[in-house]
Amino acid sequence: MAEPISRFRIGYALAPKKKYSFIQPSLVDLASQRGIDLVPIDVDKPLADQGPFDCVLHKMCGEDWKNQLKDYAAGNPATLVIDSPDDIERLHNRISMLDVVGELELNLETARTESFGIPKQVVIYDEGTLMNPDLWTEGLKFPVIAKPLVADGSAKSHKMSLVFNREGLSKLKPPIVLQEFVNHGGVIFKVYVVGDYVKCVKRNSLPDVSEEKVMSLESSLSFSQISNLPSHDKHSTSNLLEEAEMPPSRLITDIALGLRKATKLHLFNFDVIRDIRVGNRYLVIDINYFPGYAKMPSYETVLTDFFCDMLGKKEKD
Ligand SMILES: O=P(O)(O)O[C@@H]1[C@@H](OP(=O)(O)O)[C@H](OP(=O)(O)O)[C@H](O)[C@H](OP(=O)(O)O)[C@H]1OP(=O)(O)O
Ligand SMILES: Nc1ncnc2c1ncn2[C@@H]1O[C@H](COP(=O)(O)OP(=O)(O)O)[C@@H](O)[C@H]1O
Ligand SMILES: [Mg+2]
Ligand SMILES: [Mg+2]
Repeated sequence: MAEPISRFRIGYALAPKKKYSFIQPSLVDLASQRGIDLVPIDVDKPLADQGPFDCVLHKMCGEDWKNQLKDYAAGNPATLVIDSPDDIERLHNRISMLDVVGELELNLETARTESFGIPKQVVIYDEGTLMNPDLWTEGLKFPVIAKPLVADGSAKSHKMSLVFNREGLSKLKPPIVLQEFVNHGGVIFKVYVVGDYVKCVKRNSLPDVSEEKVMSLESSLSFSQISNLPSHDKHSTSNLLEEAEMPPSRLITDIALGLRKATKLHLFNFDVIRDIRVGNRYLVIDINYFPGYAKMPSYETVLTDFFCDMLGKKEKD
């Protein structure tokens, strides 16, 4: 095949685990065939000394990286940075992350048959408040999920607890978000967004919690990254997964494109559950920047199309 006339360089700054999962030879090869070289950025060296890049992809934390990227963008206005660190930061706090869902509006057709929102939740900053539920329980009933307020990608930020009663609160370490646990049939829907491309897949989740369980002696249960565990570790919920009906694609696309616009982000996914008490009510529970795209079907094609699209638009501008 003839070489494309001009080649583009996309620099990527990713943690080693992310680099390993995302930068697969299949992605590098496909991008290369379409005139794009994926070039690693060495985060231990000044960004200003690297490049030139037509585009920068990144999932790195910290003020130093943020400042380097800002300086680089100022010095290289033709370089496209996907996405802005300030916009990404909104997803690093489990309250501001979901606030954005409240800003969305459904189109009339979808709103007639389904509704969406977020579970009831409250943020607790200190142990005094936590141990005095009269201050915060208004409208929030057990069981609740306790999530670290910060969602910065650390192992700690994924450590959750399912709390069945007041006694279970004592083990929690604020700052946390207490969120109503909503029975949802043991299945979550993960919606991957890549620019204007939207793909929804099913994943295993926590099983429903019965009234008896809430009354039982156990006060809490800890867990972490449940949707990434193999099925046999989750009380054999695999049948639930196969049988679960997908949410209406129109609704999912509406929410995805609404979030795209409201967050200004191009690369993210969000987790959705279906409230079994209502049936046609969907709740967004988590939004993640630059998720594990390699788990998405045909991720190489989807991402390469996205790169070409972004670089094409940039050239035009
Ligand atoms: O590692 P993976 O492929 O499971 O991807 C993780 C995501 O899994 P998912 O694609 O939603 O199944 C994961 O999504 P969840 O939080 O598990 O819903 C996060 O996006 C995670 O990033 P971080 O630790 O929050 O910075 C992602 O981790 P990193 O790859 O960014 O470390
Ligand atoms: N409000 C909720 N009701 C029921 N299950 C939930 C709720 N929030 C989270 N979960 C379950 O806990 C898992 C982890 O919560 P999530 O907010 O997605 O954190 P993480 O950022 O670690 O993925 C979800 O994938 C889902 O299985
Ligand atoms: Mg999640
Ligand atoms: Mg998350």
